[in-house]
Amino acid sequence: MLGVRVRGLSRRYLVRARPVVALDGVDLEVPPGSLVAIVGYSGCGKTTLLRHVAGLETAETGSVAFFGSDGQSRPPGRIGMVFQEPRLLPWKTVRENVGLATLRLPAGVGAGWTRIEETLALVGLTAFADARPAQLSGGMAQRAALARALCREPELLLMDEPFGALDALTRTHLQGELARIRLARSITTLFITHDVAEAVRLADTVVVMAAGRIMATLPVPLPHPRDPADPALAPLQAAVFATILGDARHPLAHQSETL
Ligand SMILES: Nc1ncnc2c1ncn2[C@@H]1O[C@H](COP(=O)(O)OP(=O)(O)OP(=O)(O)O)[C@@H](O)[C@H]1O
Repeated sequence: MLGVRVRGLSRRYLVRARPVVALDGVDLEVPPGSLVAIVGYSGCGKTTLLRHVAGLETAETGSVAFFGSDGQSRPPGRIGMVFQEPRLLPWKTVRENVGLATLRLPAGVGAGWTRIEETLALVGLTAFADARPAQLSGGMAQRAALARALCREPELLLMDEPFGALDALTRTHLQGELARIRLARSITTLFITHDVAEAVRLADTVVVMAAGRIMATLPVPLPHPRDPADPALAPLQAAVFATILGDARHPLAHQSETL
């Protein structure tokens, strides 16, 4: 399993010749096999952080490093990414989209195609393997996007508001699916969301960001998978909201480890 260690990460962008601070000395640890959720106001730097972890951007100051379960540093290996939009190729079938990044072999040849079928089954899309993206609902398309990421057998899953465009019921269902899949595969996951309830349901640790900085990290010490209606989640959600709103008087906010 892979872990991620971010140290002192800072990043500015020039917007109309004026510097915009996107990240300001971010320290973050994603332990191997865990899910860390990042919440925070729009524009606080969540996606910029994810892009640096993905290697899509180069750090201006600071570092992103990867380590194994033994704590020794190592290369990142395969990374799977899921975005808010499924980004499927409309002219390809669901099966072809899921296998796209994995395979160069003719259809049906080799063990890789078995993996595609297994991944389609894992996300419940076997019956739609020959469908085109236009024939899928939003939730099904997002499951296909998740399958495409999982099919690469990633050691690290980077998810940027993956359920943000879905209706509440579909979103709740897919949260359960993700929790089930992660329980089976223990894939280290960095998960960005605006939805505090989603973060608390899925995460081992919720990280609150504001203005390019990490304000707090709040552990969620409950077993997975979690029932979204579990009353034990409510005080943790309240603690995250309290931290976001900067209400240091909230009793549970004091349990957070402020960095
Ligand atoms: N390529 C870029 N060029 C210029 N400015 C950028 C670029 N990428 C991000 N920014 C700026 O950096 C800041 C952080 O952006 P980022 O997308 O990381 O925020 P976010 O927390 O993910 O927001 P949202 O929740 O709305 O997706 C914003 O002020 C944004 O305008």
